[in-house]
Amino acid sequence: GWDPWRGGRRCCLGWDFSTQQVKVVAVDAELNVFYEDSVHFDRDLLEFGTQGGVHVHEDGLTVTSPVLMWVQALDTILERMKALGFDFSQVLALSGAGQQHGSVYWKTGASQVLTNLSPDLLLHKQLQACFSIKDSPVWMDSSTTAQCRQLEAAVGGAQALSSLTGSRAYERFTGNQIAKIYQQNPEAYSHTERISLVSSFAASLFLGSYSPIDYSDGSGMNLLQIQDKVWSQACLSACAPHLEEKLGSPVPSCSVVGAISSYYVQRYGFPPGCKVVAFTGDNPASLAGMRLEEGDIAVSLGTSDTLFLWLQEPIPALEGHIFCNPVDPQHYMALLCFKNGSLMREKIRDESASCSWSDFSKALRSTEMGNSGNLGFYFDIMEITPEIIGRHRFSAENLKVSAFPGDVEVRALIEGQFMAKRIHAEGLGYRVMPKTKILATGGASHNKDILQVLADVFGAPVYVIDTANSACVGSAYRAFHGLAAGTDLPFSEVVKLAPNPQLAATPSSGASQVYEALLPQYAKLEQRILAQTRGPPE
Ligand SMILES: O=C(CO)[C@@H](O)[C@H](O)CF
Repeated sequence: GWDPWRGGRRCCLGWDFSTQQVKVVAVDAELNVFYEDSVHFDRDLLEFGTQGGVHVHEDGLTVTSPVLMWVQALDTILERMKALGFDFSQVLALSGAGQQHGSVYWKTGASQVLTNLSPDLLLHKQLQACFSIKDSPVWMDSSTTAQCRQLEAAVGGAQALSSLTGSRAYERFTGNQIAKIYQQNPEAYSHTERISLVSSFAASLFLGSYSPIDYSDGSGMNLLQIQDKVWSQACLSACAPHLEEKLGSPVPSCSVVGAISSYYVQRYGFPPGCKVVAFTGDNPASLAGMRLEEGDIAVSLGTSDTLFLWLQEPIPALEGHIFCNPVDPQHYMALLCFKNGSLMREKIRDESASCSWSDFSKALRSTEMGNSGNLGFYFDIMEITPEIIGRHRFSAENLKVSAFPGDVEVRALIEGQFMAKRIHAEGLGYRVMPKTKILATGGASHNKDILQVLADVFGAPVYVIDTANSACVGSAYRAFHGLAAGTDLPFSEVVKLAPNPQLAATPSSGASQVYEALLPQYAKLEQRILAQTRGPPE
């Protein structure tokens, strides 16, 4: 018989059903990634005609992806792995991630097909008629503003909805997408027996039955009460009728939702005991892949800058998103997005550092922490955290100035971007702790002088981490954690053998004194700009 602890390279698989591709990694018991593969929708599944994995509709607001493209991508990867001789018999467990907020609509009767898959046929050949909505709404959609206002009104306003579900209403959040489908396509809605997220849809394919939605990805729907971990009846009924029965009950993210479907045992040679651990959102899975712990913060420095926070006591607000934590059921995580990220850094590099990153770095090295009290706000596109546009500079005496010398401008930009991150993170309940690590990733994380400012502003060491596969790797880690289900082994223990991130910068001496004084100053000026640009409170 199959002995899970003898024989070849026993492993766990981590899947990521993301916007542009389906990706898989195989991780062995020493937590080394020894196999990875991906199928790109635009390149490998041309017949669907997607761009960036999606279809942007004529209205410029509606954005969808064909659900059967996701199914066919899975077929393609599994067939390729089989052809390469991947030894599926060594897979002890698998888990995965999906782009957040997207939704899949299973047509009445689909469960019979899902539970009776023939191992002689590809999945997409058998699931052709299983979806009442062929084009799934995805996170890039912004066509549900009306539904967002209706939902907020139904529960007592934006802050009330945020306190309940962790976020104010956002167009991409699934409850608003379901409301739009119920309102505009009631026929399809009435022929829908189950609604999945992309994550639980992918898990359902492996399970051969409907997988429940996990607490963490479920927190991205404007439907789940994140404290009690139950659906909010007020939100459900505000979106569509009979919704709870179509969603099923949510489960803890570390749950083993069942054993792999016999389809995979017979067609690919997976062991019958292979466990399926609940799939979750790509960002929660990335937090797991980065092995974020209490007090840590992950900063993804890209086109827009994204903060991943670990929160014990969240303070839901009108900005950012609070989700149930994917690896610790008692805690939470938060996402905070700053749209003026690398585009702003490149603009100031071009204007004030002769288009050169080395001059940019020189400017940072030639100016002091605190920039002699000069503070700047640089938002060439409308910022969302907070909602400010334009450039605003202030001297040490709090007087508005129209320009800074080149090197002062460079430091004002970087200090301002990182002080804003700390202030808004603390607004959501984040606190720097003695054991805090900052994990930096993305383009700007290759610049040590930029990371030095990050370390100084937060008063914590900065490590660099490669997050290219973090959602997949995090999913494989969560699969290992699922194998230890029932042992109460914490996730951090299960993954302690994983490779460590590399230390890149530690706080300069005197940093905390400088920024403890400057942070409140920066916060006050931000409020002053908001008051001016937003106009007097109504
Ligand atoms: O909308 C988002 C998070 O709220 C995106 O990061 C998607 O999860 C990307 F797939």
